Amino acid sequence: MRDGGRISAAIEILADLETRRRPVQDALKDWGLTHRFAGSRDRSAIGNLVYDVLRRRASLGAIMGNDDPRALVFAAYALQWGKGLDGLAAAADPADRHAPAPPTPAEAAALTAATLPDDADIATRADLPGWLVPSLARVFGDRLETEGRALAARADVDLRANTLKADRDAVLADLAGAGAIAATWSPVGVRVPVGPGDEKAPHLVSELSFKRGWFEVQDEGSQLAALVAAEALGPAAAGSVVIDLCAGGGGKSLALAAALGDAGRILAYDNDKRRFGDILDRIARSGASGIEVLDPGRGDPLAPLAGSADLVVVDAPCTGTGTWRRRPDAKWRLAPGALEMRREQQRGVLGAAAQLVRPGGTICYITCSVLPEENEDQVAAFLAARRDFRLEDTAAALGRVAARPLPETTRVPLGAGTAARLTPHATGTDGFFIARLRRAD
Ligand SMILES: C[S@@+](CC[C@H](N)C(=O)[O-])C[C@H]1O[C@@H](n2cnc3c(N)ncnc32)[C@H](O)[C@@H]1O
Repeated sequence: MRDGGRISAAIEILADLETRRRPVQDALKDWGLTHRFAGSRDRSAIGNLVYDVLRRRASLGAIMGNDDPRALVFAAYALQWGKGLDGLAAAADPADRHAPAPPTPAEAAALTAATLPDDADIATRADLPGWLVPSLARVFGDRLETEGRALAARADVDLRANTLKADRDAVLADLAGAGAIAATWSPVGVRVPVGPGDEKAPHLVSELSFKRGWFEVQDEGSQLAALVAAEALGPAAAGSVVIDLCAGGGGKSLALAAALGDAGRILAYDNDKRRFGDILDRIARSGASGIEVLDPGRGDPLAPLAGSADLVVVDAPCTGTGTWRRRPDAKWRLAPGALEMRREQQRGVLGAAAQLVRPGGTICYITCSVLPEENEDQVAAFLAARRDFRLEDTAAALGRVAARPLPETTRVPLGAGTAARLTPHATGTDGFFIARLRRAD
């Protein structure tokens, strides 16, 4: 396919997303199934265009003075991809029957000016949902626009070297051809930068070293969160009992097992067993022997564990606002009701975690959200209700596990302790919030 056909496909997919209001992966997959002539490079270029539009839907629409899919895709191609009006006009070649109609004079004028209206509000400038601006301003203050823009950029591919099977240098050497570099903060992190425009993201899970368990795909922020959790156990980690209460596909369980040198007993639980996905295969590949998956369908597997865990990791269900770079459609689909539902679930899992942790043990509360309602507010409410817990200096713990000193903005003072916050702007990671809560002896 030539670029004209790819542009038309992106327009079609975005229109489909608008009318049927469904996840972008589903729309892209369906398009691929009904257009089998499109090769993998075409599908990936089309996917890039669709995702780039979704990341910056508000600002591109304001630049164009029009937010229909055609205007948005034209803006992404000409401006974000740097093709310019000339490149777009060449792609919209009337001789190519798959190409869109050439830019109209109004579209051409908007693309030439390429500026936001003077009165564009912060939600438009920073590509944020308007209803969340007050919450995000509470967290970011005068950095809101910069943080919003960073949340609207493309994200690199992050890997965690699985130190149970290989060290980071071995992974770096193995993936040198893909452009792998050492991550900035995570001592076990490897980053594979993604290119601009139509460049295809590397398909690293087809590497033999992946199948051998040398690495997992995991955002650097998620790696750091697991390291902060594991650090709570101190040098006496061997034989400790860790409950990964919201284990999902097991990303944190696997990282915890590696961080503990497979010396702890990790119990991976999720109240929805469909969320486990291929967790058993992942555990087998990782070489970890200390992870046990608890089936929520078999009675109450947590009941016998009450008051026994040295560490309970609560990788809480959340709105995922910190992952908007990777899931930009979620940014515009998120509604106040969903935030409220997540808050309710978070209160529930924190309460359950408090039942499981032993006196002197730790809860590590983690979200991949940057909203204070899911982070600071939840921790403050928990501490107000549970006087037997105190917030540790989580930011200092993050500093101890990180490979180099972190920006000051990662430190979130909260009462007598601190939480830690990672963001695409501050740390080049997904947005994460981490708070370590220690139960009194
Ligand atoms: C952020 S995801 C977990 C991601 C996973 N820890 C990882 O690193 O790959 C949150 C998970 O919490 C689970 N969950 C929601 N409410 C729960 C509850 N009350 N008890 C246990 N798990 C719950 C969801 O099913 C979901 O899989």
